[in-house]
Amino acid sequence: MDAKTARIGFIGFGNMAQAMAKGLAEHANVAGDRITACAAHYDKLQASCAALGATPVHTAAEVAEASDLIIVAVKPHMVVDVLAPAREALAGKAVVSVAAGLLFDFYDELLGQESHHLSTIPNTPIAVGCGVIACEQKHSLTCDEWDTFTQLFSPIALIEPVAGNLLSTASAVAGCGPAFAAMFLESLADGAVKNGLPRATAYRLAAQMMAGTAQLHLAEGTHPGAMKDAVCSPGGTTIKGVAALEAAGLRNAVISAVDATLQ
Ligand SMILES: NC(=O)C1=CN([C@@H]2O[C@H](COP(=O)(O)OP(=O)(O)OC[C@H]3O[C@@H](n4cnc5c(N)ncnc54)[C@H](O)[C@@H]3O)[C@@H](O)[C@H]2O)C=CC1
Ligand SMILES: O=C(O)[C@@H]1CCC=N1
Repeated sequence: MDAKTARIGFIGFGNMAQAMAKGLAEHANVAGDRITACAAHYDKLQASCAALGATPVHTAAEVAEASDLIIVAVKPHMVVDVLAPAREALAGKAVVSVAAGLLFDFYDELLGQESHHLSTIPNTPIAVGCGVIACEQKHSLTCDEWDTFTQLFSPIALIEPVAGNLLSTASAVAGCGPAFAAMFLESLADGAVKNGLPRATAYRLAAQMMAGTAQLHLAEGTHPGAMKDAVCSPGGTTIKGVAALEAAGLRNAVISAVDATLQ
């Protein structure tokens, strides 16, 4: 399978699948006509496919037949029922799951030990080419399929293999994280609006600040504590804000959020 020509299918075309398809089409040079998808509501699917030049079909089996690499992107509790009628069509194809909590052994049992599958957790920023895909280390893709998968997705996501027992924890950070980060972004803007800044300006400043802070860490590998210290002038304004966040229990709230996702 060649990454330049591989046909990509999505079984389920909701938030996560569309973010991946958009990232591929707009940031990884994957022509829309290489993408096929099915979903529960065909009218809605037609509209979302049209936006990317992708092809809508009615069933999971049709997606499998039209594709070389198939992304399973329905809710975890639906995977068994949705894939059962497509089992034959999926045989010998590369199946990549994004369903939370469904690991290697689950797919080996569902699709058979001869099947080629990989369990992952992506995140929504992949839509703009800044995503993460955490992957279970254990998989049954062929070397060629794995190479194609990484060539397709590494332009738009950090691909991070982790042990199966840590995929849920990686998911808490990378998969759920965009929701937590968006709450921080919104809260920071609320604070600014409370003090008179227009809402749109507040979001623009907060978003660029968060992107820049993350870039600084990724580029220089500086410890987050040192990055915080570099902003806190003695007796200055930032340390007063830091103290307020600590008093409100920010660190414990975030640790508890990670714990909560794993319950
Ligand atoms: N939303 C996110 O940020 C992330 C989601 N995931 C995983 O992605 C998967 C999808 O989640 P979302 O996109 O958020 O959900 P969603 O509700 O937006 O999308 C689910 C899709 O499945 C389709 N569907 C439902 N029944 C179907 C059927 N019988 N046949 C074919 N398609 C059917 C729906 O029409 C919809 O397109 C889940 O397994 C979730 O764990 C993983 C990482 C992050
Ligand atoms: O909320 C969820 O279950 C999925 C998994 C990671 C992000 N969204």
